[in-house]
Amino acid sequence: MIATLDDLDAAGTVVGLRVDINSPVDADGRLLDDSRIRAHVGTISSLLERNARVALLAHQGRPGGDSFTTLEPHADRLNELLDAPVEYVDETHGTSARAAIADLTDGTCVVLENTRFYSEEYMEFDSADAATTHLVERLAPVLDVYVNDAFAAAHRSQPSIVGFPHVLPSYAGQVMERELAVLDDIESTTCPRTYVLGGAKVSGSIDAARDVLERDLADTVLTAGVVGNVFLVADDHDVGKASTDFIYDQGYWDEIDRAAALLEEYGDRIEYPRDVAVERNGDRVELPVGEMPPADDEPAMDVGTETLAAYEEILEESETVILNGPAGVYENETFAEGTQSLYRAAATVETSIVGGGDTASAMNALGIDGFTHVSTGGGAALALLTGDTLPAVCALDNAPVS
Ligand SMILES: Nc1ncnc2c1ncn2[C@@H]1O[C@H](COP(=O)(O)OP(=O)(O)O)[C@@H](O)[C@H]1O
Ligand SMILES: O=C(OP(=O)(O)O)[C@H](O)COP(=O)(O)O
Repeated sequence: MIATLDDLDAAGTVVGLRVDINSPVDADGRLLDDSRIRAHVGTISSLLERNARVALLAHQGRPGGDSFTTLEPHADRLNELLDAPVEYVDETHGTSARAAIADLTDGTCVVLENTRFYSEEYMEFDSADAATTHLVERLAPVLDVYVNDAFAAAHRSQPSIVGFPHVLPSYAGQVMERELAVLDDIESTTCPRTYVLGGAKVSGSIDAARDVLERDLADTVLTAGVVGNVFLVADDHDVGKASTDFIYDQGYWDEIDRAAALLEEYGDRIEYPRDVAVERNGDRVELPVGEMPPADDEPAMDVGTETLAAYEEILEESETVILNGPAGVYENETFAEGTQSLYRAAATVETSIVGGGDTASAMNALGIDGFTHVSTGGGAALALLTGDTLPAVCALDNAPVS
């Protein structure tokens, strides 16, 4: 049984609070979307209003990636959103980070630097080994308790997720609690149940597709985005050199065979695009599957109108939809059409559960709302829906009680 904030006597307590505020940023590190930051305001405010002293731990991007950057803008945004002072320190567990934590007074908060600036944080450990990493060994002594609200990173066995619960009394935050309550109970939702798997996390989506088809959770799986392109290739359609190279470059070549195996077993319950929108001289040009391949320099950036009509018809008949990932490169207005139409159709379904960092950004950018539950996590939500036990949950479950 996981302890929650209701079980915590917060006043005067130094709380290490892990959040997931990993956000889209521009080339200068400026925030493009603050939904994940806003999602944690409830948990942070609840702790500060109860006079806790909060040290915020979070990651941003992946080492080597474009969005691998400082959390200073995130701290600035939190400072605007909260009714309490928020400090930022450019260290995660060094002398100045620990000093900043020691300087906290009741009802104040400090944002520590990106945990992934420190290499051990990007490795996977079991809880006991994670507790021996530098981050946990240096920070745990200056913390009284640990709270994990980072549902979106709950599928990672990284030190800031699984290490602290090994040594500190630990609690789930409000986001974590809410997400687990909704996503752990998919089986109680009404059928027909449709899963829409788009975006670019092909391996996770194929794992999820297999699981929900095997367990009869999904009546239909609709694929779009890069996932849809992989299913097209798996059924021997030539999506053109640009998209094929992209699949190869992302390391998803083996996923084609896995998608083909799924089509072999469950082809009658899986839909893949009937047409794609390619980029031709900066314009959107739709190509039905029968007219493929596109030219070598024409990537398939979105699903086409015929696909959308077919998918919308299936969604109209659905009682529940679970959706992860955009249908195309929604960041480019010309290719946002598929995502916009698909999300609009999903929002009209009786129970609609959507998840993912980019999914939430796309919803905000395209002005679509009305979903039953918007999860902060993409990979974490898929892992949970795939029947996995999330490492974060396991660690909280086994944490010492105060
Ligand atoms: N056809 C496509 N080609 C290339 N990238 C795509 C395509 N469709 C979607 N994407 C990209 O997928 C990314 C989002 O995928 P993902 O990270 O899986 O979503 P989420 O964060 O919601 O789980 C976006 O950056 C989007 O541009
Ligand atoms: O954005 C995240 O996941 P998501 O894209 O699956 O929603 C989380 O912050 C986890 O990040 P990671 O997938 O780099 O470990």
